[in-house]
Amino acid sequence: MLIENATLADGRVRDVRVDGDRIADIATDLSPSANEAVVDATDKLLLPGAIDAHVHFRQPGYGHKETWETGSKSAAAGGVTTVVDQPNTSPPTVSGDAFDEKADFAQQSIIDWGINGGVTAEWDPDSLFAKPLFALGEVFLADSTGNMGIEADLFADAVARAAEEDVVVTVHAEDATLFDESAKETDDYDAWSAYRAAEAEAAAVERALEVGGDSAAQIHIAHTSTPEGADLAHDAGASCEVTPHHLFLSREDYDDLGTKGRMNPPLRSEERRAGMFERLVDGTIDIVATDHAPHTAEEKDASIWDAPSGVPGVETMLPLLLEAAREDRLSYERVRDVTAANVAEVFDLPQKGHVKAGYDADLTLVDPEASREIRGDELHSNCGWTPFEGRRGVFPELTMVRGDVVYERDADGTDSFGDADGQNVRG
Ligand SMILES: NC(=O)N[C@@H](CC(=O)O)C(=O)O
Ligand SMILES: [Zn+2]
Ligand SMILES: [Zn+2]
Repeated sequence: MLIENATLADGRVRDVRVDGDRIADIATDLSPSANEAVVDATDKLLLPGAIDAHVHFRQPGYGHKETWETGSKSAAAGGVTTVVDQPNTSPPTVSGDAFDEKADFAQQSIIDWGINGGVTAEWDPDSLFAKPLFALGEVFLADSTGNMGIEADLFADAVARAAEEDVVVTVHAEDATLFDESAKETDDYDAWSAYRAAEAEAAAVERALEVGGDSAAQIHIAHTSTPEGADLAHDAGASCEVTPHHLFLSREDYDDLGTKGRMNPPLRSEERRAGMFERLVDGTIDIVATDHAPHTAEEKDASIWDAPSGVPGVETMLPLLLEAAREDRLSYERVRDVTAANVAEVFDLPQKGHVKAGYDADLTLVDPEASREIRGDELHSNCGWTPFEGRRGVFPELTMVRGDVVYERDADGTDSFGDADGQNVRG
């Protein structure tokens, strides 16, 4: 296939030839050979497919919230070509057998994938590390969905073992001893943010970095929600994520969101949100990952203390960032780096994350001016809603994984999807 006249993130206009799984050639003057399919990409932006290092696709156990089929379609329609699934499924992914059970479900994925191993008191590290794991994590320092919070000693043992195995450890960093119990006196939505206080994140990030330093493990802090947490990670030489919801939503949005704004770590003040966006732009924060954590609207329809934590996001990450780039709030190169190149570097994916000859042809094509309103009922997740309802996004029109078109939106807005040919990126 020849993609003609594509604009790359740095503004260069190039022809891109895809041959089999790989990008074969990038130049200014390629002409189609006989029978070669041609995509006219004039005035379109060609980006490396996004690598979302943090999703919860819910199978095994909770297919009513999301399945690998619906989750991967939602990802593809949002320009995401690789996802990494987290361990709080049923059974939790804490043994070799549980890994295999999840990998069977992942055969339904239309995009590439990785599976993280989790840590609980019942985990079986020997059988788990024998599998082609993506990383260890998210390791829960406090309870979240699935109640997989662990004790300090077990965390230290798990980090030491991961260092021996040369596997990255991703950490859900909140310290439950610093949660503000007095916040429980009201049923206001905002009480969730008051309860899971910002200080609880910084304290847990510090502990994770200390434990990581002791055993020379590679620590990656998942979903940092505070400038304090991100700065601690960055200054210690660790990598960290931010989610789209911590970049684009704050405590001021609870009035609109209700319990749909409940997640862990919680939404923060408008000032902290702006601080996270600044750190995304200036390079303090390495990557954006969605923490795509779907629950049904019915499940979310409860009091702030009873509703499950988590919001979907895999389909809207790149569209929201591209909208911010369209408004000149960050550069297209930065969008490319935080969604693809940096993720490939942090997690050692040498074939992915770049529009360059020799790399996997994981690509997404967008009209950078085609901004539209985000509507939950037009998205492809099983959960059917989005916390970004009514905001604007720039959605892809074509997504490709290793040279196969997995998503295409035609001129009248009809979506089509590819087959379930996704592969484990750890082989
Ligand atoms: N973020 C959330 O609020 N929920 C996640 C779990 C997690 O990432 O902590 C979920 O799986 O529902
Ligand atoms: Zn988490
Ligand atoms: Zn998560």
